[in-house]
Amino acid sequence: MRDLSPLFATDSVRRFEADAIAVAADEAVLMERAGQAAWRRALELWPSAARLLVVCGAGGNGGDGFVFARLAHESGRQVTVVEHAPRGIHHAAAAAARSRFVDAGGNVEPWRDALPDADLVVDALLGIGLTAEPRNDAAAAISAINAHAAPVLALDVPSGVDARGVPGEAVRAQATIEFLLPKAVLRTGRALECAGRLSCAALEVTGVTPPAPNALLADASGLSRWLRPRRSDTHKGEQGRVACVGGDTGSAGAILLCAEAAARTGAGLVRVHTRDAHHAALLARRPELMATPECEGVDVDWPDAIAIGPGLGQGNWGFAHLHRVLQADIACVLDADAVTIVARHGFTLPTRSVLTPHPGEAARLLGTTTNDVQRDRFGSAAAIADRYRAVVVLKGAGTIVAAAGRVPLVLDAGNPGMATGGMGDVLAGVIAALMGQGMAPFDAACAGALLHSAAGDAAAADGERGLLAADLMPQLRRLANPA
Ligand SMILES: NC(=O)C1=CN([C@@H]2O[C@H](COP(=O)(O)OP(=O)(O)OC[C@H]3O[C@@H](n4cnc5c(N)ncnc54)[C@H](OP(=O)(O)O)[C@@H]3O)[C@@H](O)[C@H]2O)[C@@H](O)CC1
Ligand SMILES: Nc1ncnc2c1ncn2[C@@H]1O[C@H](COP(=O)(O)OP(=O)(O)O)[C@@H](O)[C@H]1O
Ligand SMILES: [K+]
Repeated sequence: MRDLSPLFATDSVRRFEADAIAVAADEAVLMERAGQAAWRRALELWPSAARLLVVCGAGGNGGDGFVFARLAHESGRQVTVVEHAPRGIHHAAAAAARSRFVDAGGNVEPWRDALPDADLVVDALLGIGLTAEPRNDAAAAISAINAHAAPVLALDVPSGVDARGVPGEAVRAQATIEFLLPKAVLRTGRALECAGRLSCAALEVTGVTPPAPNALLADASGLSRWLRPRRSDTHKGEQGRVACVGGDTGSAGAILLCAEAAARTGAGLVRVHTRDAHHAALLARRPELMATPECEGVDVDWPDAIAIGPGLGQGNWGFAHLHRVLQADIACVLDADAVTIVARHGFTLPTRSVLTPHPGEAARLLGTTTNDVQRDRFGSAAAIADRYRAVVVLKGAGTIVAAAGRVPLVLDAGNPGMATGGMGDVLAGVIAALMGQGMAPFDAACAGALLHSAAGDAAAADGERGLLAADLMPQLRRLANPA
């Protein structure tokens, strides 16, 4: 069983950096090592790049760029540094690194609205010192890097990413080499897209205790941490009775996908509460499911866990079902329309609740905009967990699972092929099935979100475009039984 990898917030990296400077090595030494590690990475990824363009800012990040430029120059490459430092360089180690590059015969040109030709662009404009949206001139330099035909290697972070995410213009790199510690912010949302292939250079810092992680990164290899083989003497009553509630007129598919996913994730029995008119189609596709006549309503005493929301609608029918479910003290997953109704009416949730909002639904839960949610995905997930006292799965690239008092999990799994109708319905069924099998809400949310994304990746082996939610079913079954 591989462990989950620790990730860090930018201020933790800063503190670690300060400790490293105090105990292990001075700033210039760390900068030299950062430049060396970046140069090695460039050689690894683009060994034949002969003309290198390094865009350096005025701070420590620019200093790393000057070290890189010197090493590339000394190796015989054609190197141009474009310097973007409207107020001059007032970082001592960076100024020293610049001088060494110039003394070695290096060429520095000031930023003038355009960038010269090159085979590789190195982005050393802004690092973790960015505290607000890049100013006009810096934003123009970022745009010029993005418009350049050559691939981009970003140093530490793609310029324009700050401690919470991407406030404005940001470099879109093919690869990013981080320094000292891997950063949580680069594993989710738009920053993930900007970073490209990530690697981290620890800069040989020893004897300094790393901070406590701010998040944990999970990939498909982590599934066996949660999913164990079934006991040989088990029976269906022990594997969870799961009720799936939703599928108002016109949305039968949503609750079918949810219910089938629960069954494929090992729920012992799955009962569907949907419109009577949907029963025939539902049972024709999956005879293992049970369908309750509408007139009976939801029997909240029967299930071990409920998934409510897929196709539920926001009319009287959906509202009444949700209202009934929220009266009971039952483990439940609230998805889609259930999330929106909760946001609108401010309902108190049962103690064992998992909310699975996509960024738009998360914005409703917080009374803010989707942009604001995406601007700070970790902060938004934590705020929802806090406000609704629930486990939260904030969906989208770099899905985050958060709960009060827990280190959040971020997924290194999932793909853009999953941006298609019905994928979220599957997720709700998966998590409910795991809660039905006895997992605590946070564990079920972590394992379920990971299982779902890993199944999406396996199903996307034939291509991301055209991937359907139902394609996940056989993969869910396979991955729910790790060796
Ligand atoms: N210390 C160490 O041990 C090590 C540090 N390392 C490296 O140092 C990096 C951190 O260096 P840092 O702290 O100097 O910050 P950094 O990211 O270069 O940015 C500062 C510059 O940004 C500018 N700027 C800020 N806001 C802006 C805005 N809104 N819009 C536009 N510009 C803005 C600001 O400009 P100014 O306001 O000064 O004109 C200033 O010049 C770190 O990421 C890593 O790469 C490695 O060498 C490993 C060892
Ligand atoms: N670009 C992406 N990268 C990774 N996962 C994605 C991406 N786009 C969507 N997904 C995943 O697919 C699912 C989509 O859920 P949702 O938006 O609720 O769909 P629906 O409402 O159609 O069922 C979520 O689990 C989400 O994390
Ligand atoms: K950078």
